[in-house]
Amino acid sequence: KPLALPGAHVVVTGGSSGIGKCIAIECYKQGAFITLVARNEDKLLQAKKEIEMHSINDKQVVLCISVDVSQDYNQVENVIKQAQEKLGPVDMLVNCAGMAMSGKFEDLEVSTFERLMSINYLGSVYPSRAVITTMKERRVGRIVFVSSQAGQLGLFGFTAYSASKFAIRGLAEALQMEVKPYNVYITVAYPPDTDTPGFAEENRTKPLETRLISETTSVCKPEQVAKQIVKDAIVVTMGLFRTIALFYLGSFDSIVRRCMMQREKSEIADKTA
Ligand SMILES: NC(=O)C1=CN([C@@H]2O[C@H](COP(=O)(O)OP(=O)(O)OC[C@H]3O[C@@H](n4cnc5c(N)ncnc54)[C@H](OP(=O)(O)O)[C@@H]3O)[C@@H](O)[C@H]2O)C=CC1
Ligand SMILES: CCCCCCCCCCCCCCCC(=O)[C@@H](N)CO
Repeated sequence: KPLALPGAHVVVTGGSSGIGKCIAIECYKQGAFITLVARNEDKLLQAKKEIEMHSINDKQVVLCISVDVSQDYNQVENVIKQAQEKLGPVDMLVNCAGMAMSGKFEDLEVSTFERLMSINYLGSVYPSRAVITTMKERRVGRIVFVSSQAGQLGLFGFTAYSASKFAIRGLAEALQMEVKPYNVYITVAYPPDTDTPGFAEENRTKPLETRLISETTSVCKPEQVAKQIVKDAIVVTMGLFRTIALFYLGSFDSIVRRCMMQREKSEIADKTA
């Protein structure tokens, strides 16, 4: 059943700019309480002001917390704790912090592979790991991962970026199988090129081939991309590929459910013994 956004606590990493900021605005317009997570404090405060202009009641809050989501798990866990103390348990986490860098494989520094994997992949693992236990206990929760079209197709110039965005999909699908019996739903967005500060930055160093491939499709508005992402997160539906895999996933899900029920039964037995 759909998640009710009015009064819900939504945490958006990368919420100070681009797609993340638009996702925060979209949720705020629907009555959510927002925690924005990013590094730069000025950008966070600026975004907070912009989001607050869209309030629909006088109880709504926008909380800002500065942290690098890709560095230290304990730091990220503390940030989530702070957010939960102020605004209650997290109902929805949107992992939108990330960045793109392009270049031919032999021209990219190996440190770029490490950096993109940290920010785009581990930077989604840490916040998710920090919210999942409470979500499972409450039997309420949504986690959104922001991959990319370059997370479905490996494209010229994106050896480092595409890999980091493919990784998100593996994480998300495996995690979904674990948490489905707890009513926690995971969605993955695969946005096309979108007009954001991050996109402008990325375009300054794009190889010609990457640019030409990118120009075969048009650039989207972040408001439009954000709207779709929020909609997909609230009402979870199934894509074509997952429909094909349905038979297998269904039988795996029943294994997971059976194990959960067994475990809960023996926990109750232990407690009463
Ligand atoms: N724009 C596009 O064309 C597309 C973008 N995407 C993906 O969407 C996401 C958002 O992109 P976009 O809106 O363009 O990006 P922007 O660069 O405009 O915004 C990125 C946001 O992430 C934050 N951020 C970056 N690194 C970290 C970090 N280590 N820790 C915490 N926060 C961080 C930034 O704040 P700060 O720097 O202050 O930390 C900022 O709020 C990314 O994951 C991107 O890969 C996917 C497909 C297309
Ligand atoms: C079934 C899949 C459909 C695929 C359609 C073909 C798309 C080809 C062009 C893709 C352009 C690159 C997008 C990367 C966007 C991105 O992540 C960066 N801009 C990040 O900032």
